[in-house]
Amino acid sequence: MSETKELTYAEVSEHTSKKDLYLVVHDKVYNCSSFVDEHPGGEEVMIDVGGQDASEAFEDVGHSDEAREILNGLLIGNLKREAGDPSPSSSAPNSTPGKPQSASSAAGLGIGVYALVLVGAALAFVAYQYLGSSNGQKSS
Ligand code: HEM
Repeated sequence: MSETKELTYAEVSEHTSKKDLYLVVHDKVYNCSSFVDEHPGGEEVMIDVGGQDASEAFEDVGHSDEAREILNGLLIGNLKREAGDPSPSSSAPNSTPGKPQSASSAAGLGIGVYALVLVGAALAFVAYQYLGSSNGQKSS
């Protein structure tokens, strides 16, 4: 990597035009002026987030690895956060939808026990009915 500049949010926010377009993605500053015309998603969406933190917009689209490589090529420096700057967006790169773990086995056991109790109760009820009716038959 060549030299990495430190830019404040105030400096980045001055570059919002199509010919002079900076974006912040995950605390890194990218000069997108040369790419904005070629952007498959259109220039409008990029200009909309020009001079701002575009991390969330960028991740929400689910950009490919190729898009991330292009992004790397546009890097001009790191963002220097100062008090009062907008907080960094929280969406993580490459986040995979995770499955809830171990909850299903616990739930399975819970339902199993529940079913067992129900079956036991049903058997007891049938037995009670059967005994009741056979007693009745005997006595009459
Ligand atoms: C410098 C930053 C960006 C780069 C290098 C970039 C690059 C790309 C690339 C290469 C694609 C093609 C699909 C893919 O490979 O994922 C794409 C699609 C797209 N991008 Fe970006 N993008 C950037 C920023 C943004 C931003 C900030 C938005 C805002 C919402 C955005 C919205 C989209 C959309 C909606 C598509 C889908 C287009 C379609 O499939 O019709 N991009 N981008």
